[in-house]
Parts: sequence; C-alpha cells; structure tokens
Amino acid sequence: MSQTPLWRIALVVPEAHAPAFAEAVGDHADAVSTFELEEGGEWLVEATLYGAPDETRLQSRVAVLAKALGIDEPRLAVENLPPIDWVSHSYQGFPPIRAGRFFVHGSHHEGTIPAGSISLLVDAATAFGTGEHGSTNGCLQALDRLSRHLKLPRRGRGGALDMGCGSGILALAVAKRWRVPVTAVDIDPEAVRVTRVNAALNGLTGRIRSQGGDGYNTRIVSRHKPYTLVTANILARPLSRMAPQLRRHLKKGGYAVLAGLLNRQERHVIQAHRNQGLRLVARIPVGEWTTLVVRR
Ligand SMILES: C[S@@+](CC[C@H](N)C(=O)[O-])C[C@H]1O[C@@H](n2cnc3c(N)ncnc32)[C@H](O)[C@@H]1O
Repeated sequence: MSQTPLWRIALVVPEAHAPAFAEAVGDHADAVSTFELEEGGEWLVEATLYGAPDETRLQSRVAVLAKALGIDEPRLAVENLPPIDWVSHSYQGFPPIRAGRFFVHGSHHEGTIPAGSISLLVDAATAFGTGEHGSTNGCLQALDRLSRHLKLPRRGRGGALDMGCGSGILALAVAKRWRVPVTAVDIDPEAVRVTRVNAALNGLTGRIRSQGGDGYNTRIVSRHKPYTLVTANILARPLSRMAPQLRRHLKKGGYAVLAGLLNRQERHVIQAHRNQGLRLVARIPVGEWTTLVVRR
C-alpha cells in the first residue's frame, strides 16, 4: 500500500497580500490555497507538498517579500503530516455519525442501525457532506429539533429547500424525517450528480428535486417558493449576502437552518438576518462551527 509523506506550510498575512504570499509559497509546494480567517481581516495561506521543503530558502523568500511590501515578516509554520495510506483510507470510508435521531453511514457500514434512529445512507464521493463536519452535524441536530413541532406540506408550495446541497445529506434528512419532497440546489454540477445518487440509495428518487444553479436565482428554486424550511450550509459571507433573498423565499413563520460559519463569524451572520426581519431562535455550536436557526 502506498504511503504519502506530506508536508504543510502555513502563514497568516493581511488580505491584500495573500495572493503575493500564495505565489511565493506556491513556488515551493505542490498545491497552495488561501482562506479568509475573519471578515475583512487576515488570511491563511496554506500549501502542501510531497517531500520536505527547503525551509531556509522558503523563509528567505517570505522575508524578502515581507520587506518589499513593508510589513512584518509573517511567522512560517512548517509541519510534517502523519503519513496517510490513501488507498485503505478511501475504502474505510467514514465512521457512522449520530446527530439527534439521524444515523449517517456509508454503504460500507456493516453494523446495525440503532433502533429508533433515522438512517441516512450517504456516499459523499466527490461532494461535501457525510455528517462528520461540525457544520453538517449542527444542521442535522437543528432539523431533528425542528421536526418535533414543525409541519411541512406533502405537496404544493410551502415545502423545503436545501441551498448548497453537496452530497444531499440535509435534503435526505428532511425528505426522510418529514416524508416530503425537497428542492435541492448546488452551484457545483458534481454535487447535483452525487445528490441524485444518494437520493436513489435512500429510496428517495422523485422526492429530491435537484438542479445545478447559483443560489436563489436557480429556476427550480423560484418555481417552488415560498418555503417553510430552508437549509443552507454554505459559508458566512454568502449566507449574509443571500439574507434578503432568503427572506423573500421564506414563508411567514418559516425557519432557516444556516451553517458553514465559524463561531466568531456568527455575530455578522445574525445581524445580516436581523436586518431582514429574521429572528434568531436557536444556535448550535459544534466544535469551532455554529449552526443558527432563524425564523421569519
Ligand atoms: C459546505 S457544503 C454543504 C453540503 C451539505 N449541504 C452539508 O450540509 O453537508 C456547501 C455547498 O454549497 C455549495 N454552494 C456554494 N455556493 C453556492 C451557491 N451560490 N449556490 C448554490 N450552491 C452553492 C457548494 O458547492 C457546496 O456543495
């Protein structure tokens, strides 16, 4: 079995200089990416490479760039990641996950399904969403709590929407728990494909109407509005940007489960929704991620 020695390089820099540092570090790495750490604040430049980096050269490249930009030299973190046997890893899949009454497992799961739980069979493949991530887990917990009192219609308008469906996990959860059709949208066509596969694996073909598209501008989203329940596990910034559209698509009294935000970003997201008259009714932190439930 192949084992891959992997190294990670990371540094935190001001937003305006992230592209320059990404380019500099990227010259010494196999892959490089940048992530925003805080609204309008600092950015993490993260690179990975197979084999040890030349730390002296890397350090001096960063120092020269910092000097040229007139900023303090950012601290460079270099670490050797534990070797991963990718072949056996991909066969192992993910361990079953419990969130509220939901029990999420892959098709490799050979154990029993706990009595009274709602089984969600998810082969995430190339799309996000196995329930392992704190944001998805928080959404499942929120849905479980809402399902105790919220009613959804079996047909017609006023149903459920999953915005940014990824593997389709949240759409599956709603369709199974409430026994209703769900509209599911993702900007990534691969996620739409995986959602359809997972709908079929769970016997929900026909109940999950999935289509590719950018947010609320997608045709299928307008066709079935307004919604009594919207799930959107995207990211803090797009969530805040989409708040006015969410309001227009949500029925009076309807709920939205919002996730993909770090704990420290929740204030901004809550405010963006408050500005639209959407009231915070629950927050569920899972590790560094927070899920919010707002109501119109
Ligand atoms: C973090 S994943 C969430 C997947 C799944 N819903 C879950 O909870 O695990 C976010 C998904 O949102 C999709 N997405 C991001 N921006 C979008 C947009 N503007 N419109 C539709 N989907 C979007 C991404 O492609 C990705 O599949």
